[in-house]
Amino acid sequence: MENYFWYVLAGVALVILVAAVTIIVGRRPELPPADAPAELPADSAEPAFAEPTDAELTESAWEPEQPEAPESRLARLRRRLSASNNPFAKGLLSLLSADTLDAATWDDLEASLITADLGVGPTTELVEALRKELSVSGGADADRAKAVLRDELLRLVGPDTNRGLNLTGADGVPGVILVVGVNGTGKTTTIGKLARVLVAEQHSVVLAAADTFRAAAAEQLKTWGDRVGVEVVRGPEGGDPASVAFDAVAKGIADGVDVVVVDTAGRLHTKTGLMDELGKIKRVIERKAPVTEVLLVIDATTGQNGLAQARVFAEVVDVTGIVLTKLDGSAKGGIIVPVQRELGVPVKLIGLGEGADDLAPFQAAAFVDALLEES
Ligand SMILES: Nc1nc2c(ncn2[C@@H]2O[C@H](COP(=O)(O)OP(=O)(O)OP(=O)(O)O)[C@@H](O)[C@H]2O)c(=O)[nH]1
Repeated sequence: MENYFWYVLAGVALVILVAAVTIIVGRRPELPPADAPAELPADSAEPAFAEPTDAELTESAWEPEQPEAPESRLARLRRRLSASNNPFAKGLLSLLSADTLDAATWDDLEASLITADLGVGPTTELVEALRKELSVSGGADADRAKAVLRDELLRLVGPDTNRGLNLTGADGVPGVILVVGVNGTGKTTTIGKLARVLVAEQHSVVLAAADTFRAAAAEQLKTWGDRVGVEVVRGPEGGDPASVAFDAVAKGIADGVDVVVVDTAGRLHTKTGLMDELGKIKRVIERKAPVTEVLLVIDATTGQNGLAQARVFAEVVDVTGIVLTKLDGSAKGGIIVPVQRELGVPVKLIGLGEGADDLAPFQAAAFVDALLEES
């Protein structure tokens, strides 16, 4: 009986102990794990879970962006070109309208042209032509100097060259644009901008992310495509670029689109490696549709060095047009002349900024006029 009493007492004590421990533990504030994000203070105006915004609620009604209309885009880009290269052109004009055109003035003029990346050969030609035209009278008035400079620059740039993109595929298949060039020159950005231009001009487009070397490149292209509602065909990172290009062209044919634009990796490992890779991409695409345009992208700020690298690409694929990027703010517009001359291919498009609509068709007369515009 006595034992029974002690058992009951021990049982009651145990129950009280368990209850006490439960209450104490229950009251202790729970500590967040060490790596948890800091909680908002209790009086923060921001709720822990923000209410969905109107934009989020209407996400299902998402509409692709409307790219800038061609006319306003061109007018804006012409102003930008003029603003970035104007100091150079003004310098030339003030030299040419000096009272006397002496040897020192011609030297200064030559130095300015070389600085603007016109290249030695074209600079010599231009200076010779200007000397012939202007030095007869020993000096020139500003208007005459400007007219002569305009004519000579235009002659160097090539006023009558056909610079249109060949977008028309044979027998109802899409036109195929293959975009090549050293990495970092602006290939992916150019393709994104080009897709916008094509959409603005009512073309239907598919993009191929055949730069499988860098996962971010495919992601970047997808973002560009999504913005204007253009399909982007991708493959696994490190996968076969030719197979991505093939799938994209097959999709373009199946969907009946007008143009397929193919992004490629720009690694300059070895010339043979590059030749194999680009050659294979082109061959595989052409099982489905002819490549109608091969655009080589060159960064205008890299000068002669960029030109030397571009030459390797031109040797391994038949380039049909050049895109000169980063012409904004570089005052190196002169590079257009040696680029065309050395590669034997016209500049067809120019990049004038990082903005979505900062790509313009290259027009020789408009370009020279923008350089010489009064501002
Ligand atoms: N200022 C300026 N920047 C540009 C222009 N075009 C491209 N860029 C910038 O150049 C950088 C490189 O562009 P990408 O399009 O990634 O170059 P990429 O040739 O595709 O490079 P990889 O994918 O590495 O082969 C980006 O920061 C672009 O915003 C241009 O016309 N002007």
